[in-house]
Amino acid sequence: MTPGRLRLGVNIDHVATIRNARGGDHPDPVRAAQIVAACGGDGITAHLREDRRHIRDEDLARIQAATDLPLNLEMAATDEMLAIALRHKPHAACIVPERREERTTEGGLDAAGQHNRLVPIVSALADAGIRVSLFIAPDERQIEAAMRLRAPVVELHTGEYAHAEGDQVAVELRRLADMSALAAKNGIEPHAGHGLTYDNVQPIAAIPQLAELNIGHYLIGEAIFCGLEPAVLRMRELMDAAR
Ligand SMILES: CC(=O)[C@@H](O)[C@H](O)COP(=O)(O)O
Ligand SMILES: NCC(=O)COP(=O)(O)O
Repeated sequence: MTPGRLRLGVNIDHVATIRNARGGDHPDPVRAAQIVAACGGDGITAHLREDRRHIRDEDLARIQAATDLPLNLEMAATDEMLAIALRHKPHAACIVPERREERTTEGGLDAAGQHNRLVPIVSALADAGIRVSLFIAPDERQIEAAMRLRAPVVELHTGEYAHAEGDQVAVELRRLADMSALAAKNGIEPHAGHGLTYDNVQPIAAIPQLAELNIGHYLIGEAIFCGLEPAVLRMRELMDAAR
């Protein structure tokens, strides 16, 4: 299989984290979205958390108005988030697990265990023309659950890979490669993200079935030192070189 161009979605949540630290409106995640659009990013990802610790409701419409890039809204499977997604109609909605007290999204969505809860949410999003993605661990049971839910996209959680050490890195990479292949074989477009950096992105970018990576925290951190545009361009360069 000849891999196509891998899309880069930039998660701008942590621009909002810095903004919110002082309660004002600087730095504005909208400005980050515009820079990503200007330097060839393929999409914007934003996670509207239940506790609004970074992205806030009003940011969504502002991001959508400010760029033509597709917005991938990360959301928990709640009635509140569903109503917000239906109001804003982002290009894509990625359903993520969420626990209020967690520091970050610690694992994948239990699409298998929450099938009944997810059915009406996935179908309401799909009926509204929103591309549904499920943020799942690279696990066969979860891919099968995504198939039963008729999700067109899964985003494989790369956190375990990003945190692995020694021999475990290859084990996690194999799992991501196998589950990307399984998803693609069953007509689901595989994406990946979480914890990706300049140092660990290339083996992931080399997985031929992957269509998109979503990367945020590291890029925003690097942007502090070199600027957002150079950070995005460097990531793009590494991804292209790996294909
Ligand atoms: C789902 C995911 O991986 C991202 O949305 C990430 O979670 C954003 O950062 P926080 O986890 O810090 O909210
Ligand atoms: N879904 C993963 C994402 O959007 C970015 O995760 P991270 O790079 O901020 O860890």
